[in-house]
This record gives sequence, C-alpha cells and structure tokens, in this order.
Amino acid sequence: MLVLIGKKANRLCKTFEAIESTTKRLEIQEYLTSFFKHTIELSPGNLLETLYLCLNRVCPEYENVELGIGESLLIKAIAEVTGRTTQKVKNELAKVGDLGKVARDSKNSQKSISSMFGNRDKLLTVPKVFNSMKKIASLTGHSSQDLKVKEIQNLLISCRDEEPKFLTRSLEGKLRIGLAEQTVLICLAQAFVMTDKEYEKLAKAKKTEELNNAIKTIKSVYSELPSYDKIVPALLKGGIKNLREHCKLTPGIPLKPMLAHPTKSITDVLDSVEGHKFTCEFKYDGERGQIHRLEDGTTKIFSRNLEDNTVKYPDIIERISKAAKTNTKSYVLDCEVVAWDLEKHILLPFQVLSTRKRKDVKEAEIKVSVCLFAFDLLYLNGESLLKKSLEERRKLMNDSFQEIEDEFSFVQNINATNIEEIQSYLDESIKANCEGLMVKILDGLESTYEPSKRSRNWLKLKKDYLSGVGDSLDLVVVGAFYGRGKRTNVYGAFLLACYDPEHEEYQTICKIGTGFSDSDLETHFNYLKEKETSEPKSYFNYDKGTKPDVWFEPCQVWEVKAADLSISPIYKAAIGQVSEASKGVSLRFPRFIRIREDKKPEDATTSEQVINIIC
Ligand SMILES: Nc1ncnc2c1ncn2[C@@H]1O[C@H](COP(=O)(O)OP(=O)(O)OP(=O)(O)O)[C@@H](O)[C@H]1O
Ligand SMILES: [Mg+2]
Ligand SMILES: [Mg+2]
Repeated sequence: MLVLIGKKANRLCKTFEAIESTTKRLEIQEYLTSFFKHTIELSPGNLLETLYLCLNRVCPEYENVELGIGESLLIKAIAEVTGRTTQKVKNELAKVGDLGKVARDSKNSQKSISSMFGNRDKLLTVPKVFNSMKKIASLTGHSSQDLKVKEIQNLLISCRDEEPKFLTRSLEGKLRIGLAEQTVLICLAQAFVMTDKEYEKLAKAKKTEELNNAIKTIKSVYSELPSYDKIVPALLKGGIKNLREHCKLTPGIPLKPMLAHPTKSITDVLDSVEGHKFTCEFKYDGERGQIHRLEDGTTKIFSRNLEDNTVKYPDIIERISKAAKTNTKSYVLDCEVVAWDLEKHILLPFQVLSTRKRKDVKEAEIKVSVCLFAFDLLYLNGESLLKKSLEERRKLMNDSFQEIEDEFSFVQNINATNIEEIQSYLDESIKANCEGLMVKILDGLESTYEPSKRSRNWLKLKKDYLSGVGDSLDLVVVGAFYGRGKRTNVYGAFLLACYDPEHEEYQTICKIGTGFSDSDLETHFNYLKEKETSEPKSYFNYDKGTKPDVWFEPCQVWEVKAADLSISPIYKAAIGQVSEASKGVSLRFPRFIRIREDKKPEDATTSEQVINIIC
C-alpha cells in the first residue's frame, strides 16, 4: 500500500506514481480515494486544486484553457535549470520518447542542486504548482514566452524525485497516468462518503449501497453542470447528499450534449425502438449550437465541445430574442446551425458553413447566412427539463418559441411507424440537403435527455451508409508519407489513428491517400509540417510495417468514410479485442471528407466505437 509522506505535492506525486504503475481499475481507485480522503480531512481548502492537477486542467473544461506548453519551450527550461545544452536534452528525448522522464533524469543526475532539497521553503506544494500552471496557461502576448520559461524554471528548481516527470508532462498537457475523468469522479464520491462519520457504523451491504448511490449522483450532477468550481465547494459544504440540490443545470454553463448511436438499416432502427412511440427528424448537416439565455438577459452559444461560439454568431444572438416568446425568460435550447441560401430558401452543405469566420465577426460583414434548427429544450424559466420526456420537452419548446422565416425553425419531423414511411422520409431529407434522419424515442423513461451519453434512444440513420459502415469516423493524423509524381511538394498520404481512452493511446487504423483535392493537400502540408516530431509519441500504438516518413504531434481530427472494416495484422485499432490478441482493425478504402475543427484529438472515434461498427 501507498506510503504517504512529505509535503502535499510530493504526496500527490507518489499517488500519481502508484496509479501509473498499475492498470487495475480497483487499485487505481483505492489510491486516489485514499488521497482525496486525506485531503478532505487535512486540507479541504486544497481539494479543488488537487482535483484539477489530477485531471491535468487549470479550470473547467468549457473555459477551454489549454495547458499544452510546446516542446521547445519546455526543452529550453529543462536545459537551463539542469545546465545542459538544448541539443543534449533533444537527443535524450529522441532516445527516451518522454520529455517527463528526460526532465526527471536530467534533474536527478545533477548534484549541485541537491543541496536545495534541504530547504523546505523551496519544496513544491499543491497550491504553488496549481497557481503557477494557471498563470502559465493564461500568459499571452509578446513577452509571454520568456515569462513562461521563467515560471517553469521556478517550478523545476523546486522539484525532486519523480516530480519533474509529472510536472513536465502536466505542462505539456499530457499527464497520461491512466486516470480517466470517470475514475476521478468515482473516487471523489467515495472519499466524501467514507469521510462521513455515520459511514463506519453501517453494515457492509449498506456501505456498498451508499457508495454506489454517491457515484451515480456525482456522475449525473457533473454531466449537467461540468464545473468542479461549483461542485467541490458544494460537496465540502453539504456533502454528497445535498449535492443535487446545490448543483443543477445552470444557464451560462454548457452541458455535455447527448449523442446519437449509428445504425446500418431501417430494420436495425425499428428493432431498436420496438414497443416505443418514436419520432423521425431531419438530420441537418451543420454545427451543433447549445444556446443559453441567462436570467440576466445574456445570451451565449456553445459548440458540441462546449466551446464558447458567441462571438462567431452575432447574427444568432440577435435573432434568438425575437424567436423567444415574451414569457420565455431563461432557457437552454439545443439546435443545429446550418448554412442557408437566403434567395432560394434552401439548406446549404456543411462545406459552406465551414468557410465562416470564427473570431471578431461583425454582423454587417457576414457572408454566409445561417438558419437555426431547434430540436430540444433542456431548461426553461428556472427549471431543468432533462428528466421530462422528449414529447413534453418538444411541446414546451413549441410553446415557448416561434419560427422566423429564413432564420429560426423547429426541426422537420414526422411520427412514422413503418419501413416505407421511414424510407420515403429519408429520401426527402437527402433531397433537402440533409445527412439523413435522427430517430428518437418520444415517451417514457427512455426519452429523457441524457447529457454526454451516446444513447440508443437517439439513432442516426445516414443515407450513404445504409449498407456499409453506418457512419463516418473521426480520426487523428499521426504521420505522413512524402508524395510522388504530382504530389512531390506535399505529403501524398497519411497515417490515421483512433483513440483508446482506456489505455490513453492512439491506435493506427489506416493509411489514406484518397479524397484530397490539390488544395486540401496543400492546406494539410502547410499546417502539419509545423507539427512534425522527430520520433513517434510513446502513446502511439503502431506496427513497424506501417511506419510513415514523418510523425506528427496529435493535433487534428479528420472525418473519413470507409467502404468496410477488416481485421488486420498491422493496424492496431481495438487491438486484441475483435480477433486474436495480435490483430487490430483497419479501414478498407478510406476517403477523406473534411477536417473536424470542433473535435480535439481525444474526441476522435474511440476503439470501442470501432468495435461496435465491426461487430
Ligand atoms: N434533429 C437533430 N437532432 C439531433 N442532432 C442533430 C439533428 N440534426 C442534426 N444534428 C446534429 O447531428 C449530430 C450527431 O450526428 P453526427 O454524426 O454529425 O455526430 P458527430 O458530430 O460526428 O459526432 P459523433 O460522430 O461523435 O456522434 C448532433 O451533434 C447535431 O449536431
Ligand atoms: Mg454533423
Ligand atoms: Mg460523425
């Protein structure tokens, strides 16, 4: 069992070490729960900061502050603190593949600094590390690079033992100790239950029940209100029992959107919804928009990834108050923003929307008009609607908003019942420039809004994949091959990977050279050449036989269509999970569709989703 010694940061570091050294879920939970318990008992004021350090973040996810300090800045700081040349640090990195380990080894082999370990004032503490990281993440502008290096150096100087490793990795934004957010939530819930005085007195079965209930509560609260800034103080004040009361869906704080499950045929769909009342809606091809109207009258719009898109859509902000009826004061509305042809009154494809500017958009200069298609209402006038049925939510939405021609509309839908009706509605949706249909259960417990879940109560049915893979995949570019012939000045083909959150690694899935226009290839080359790394990242799972000419930092997600999936001896997606241990999955005839600006590498298609497609 873990020995907790020394000051707080070192204890946290020891916990990280213990977590990293095992892959057993229960052991990981035991380490972290015990650490949280100590923190709650001994220094509750540090709990929030501790939690953020575990999650490798400095603020709620939706504020989108990226740590991600570039490799070259870190190398510079490490070199200066340890008295090595940057070249030496780079050489080490090429050998070891993990800048964290390089920092630790350089630091620990350096004798002159060791005298500092005796100076307790210089030891790292959780608040010191957290505040420095927050400061580093917020620095911008001309002189910020130097200031960042200085701040990093200050931290590194005070590091000892394994601290440089975890600190460096955290600064890179890649802690990677195998600690998923769901695990952190579980441990937080357990720690609060276990520190309750009454808990020890309970019988064993009752204890298990309490723990399970607490975990359920915290997960559900977090998906409605993804902000530890709100949750941790509420927990410290009223414990887990009162959490739901203090932390509810709040306009202004985006919730993780409900996601849909892919299907491959109409009979698939009908099997799934059998016995339920359901609805078929057009599936519009634009960008998701979660519109929040706060009590104070402010309006905000958030993307699928909880990014604040308010400045991108001044036109939407302006019109939404006309669409809301007089009695509609505060709300959260789930919509799709789609490019719109004002003259012909028709939908335009996603490609048109993607040309719209992202920042500093002035209403008078907007070239791409959009129409808003509302499909769900999650909050209305001070009340969360998440637990209501879709039928009830839809009725409230229809009663609270009014359509405005060319600007705001409810999604088109019918309550079909048989294959023929669904087929003809699917054809109609394609004619209208939509991607296909969304089929949703309308009533009963299965029709509540499930934040962040890829639910079977929402099914997507796309036209072109009825007989193929069912859906496109969103994959990360991890490497490239130099082009030949016409493509000599750019990369000609790329190595793609899916993401496995369980092992925190990117697993290669195919080589792709099709679907690119000449201008696509140029765009990709110009963007990706800056992202080349000398060695593959240690968290890439690949086979030597597929080694590309250059490797990249994982930085971009591409939507890709494929004709089929097959078992492969050289690609690593879902390795060992669909066939023999040494085999993975690969895509057949992959074709590039578009860049997914709204997804980060870790939001890419997961190996579990790949398994679902192939099985
Ligand atoms: N009627 C609708 N109801 C719900 N979502 C809709 C509707 N019409 C369009 N959408 C869009 O479809 C998306 C879900 O399908 P899509 O295949 O585009 O997902 P995605 O963005 O690729 O994400 P993922 O592949 O992870 O599900 C929603 O996030 C939303 O943006
Ligand atoms: Mg879409
Ligand atoms: Mg998709």
